[in-house]
Amino acid sequence: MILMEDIVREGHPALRTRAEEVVFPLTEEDRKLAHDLLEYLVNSQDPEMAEKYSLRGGIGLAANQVNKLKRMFALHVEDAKGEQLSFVAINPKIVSHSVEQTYITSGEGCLSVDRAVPGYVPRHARVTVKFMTVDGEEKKLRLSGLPAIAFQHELDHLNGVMFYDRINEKDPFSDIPNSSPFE
Ligand SMILES: O=CN(O)CCNC(=O)c1cccc(Cl)c1Cl
Ligand code: NI
Repeated sequence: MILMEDIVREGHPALRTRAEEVVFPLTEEDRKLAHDLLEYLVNSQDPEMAEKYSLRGGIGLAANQVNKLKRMFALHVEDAKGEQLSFVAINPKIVSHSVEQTYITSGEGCLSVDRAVPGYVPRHARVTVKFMTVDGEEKKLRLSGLPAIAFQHELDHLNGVMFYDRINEKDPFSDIPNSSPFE
């Protein structure tokens, strides 16, 4: 299982490196990585497991964060309707997105960042995404709300982008044009 000690922190080059496309069929190692990424999120959201193993909570986790430069990440997050989204996205792409933007009013956090970085992180409010599943099936999903935001946070990791790269340096809480906040 992935523990906090396996998660690389700011300054580690993997966080600033573009991950490589995953080749199908997956190797056993790729399959284990996909499983372990999702398992971490489930564990981190279980109060007993989180306390037992000192896990910081997460709704997403990208391979770069465990020093694997492969284009895959896991999401384990509830949507606005209380539906549990739980999947591993391989070779993910945003195929289209809304003009409208959104941002989490309390800002974003990252397991690879051991400090609070305040400010609004502008994200597309709605995204249409495509990715491969571990079984080699192509999925196409339309996301909004926290799932949309988390998908973009994770896809950024695969491209070596950190959430704070997107915060307005001059005024971290400046108004985001054409946006509606995510409370
Ligand atoms: O890359 C993933 N992490 O760093 C895991 C910890 N952060 C979160 O779960 C998190 C927290 C707030 C907003 C977003 Cl969008 C995310 Cl993703
Ligand atoms: Ni992160």
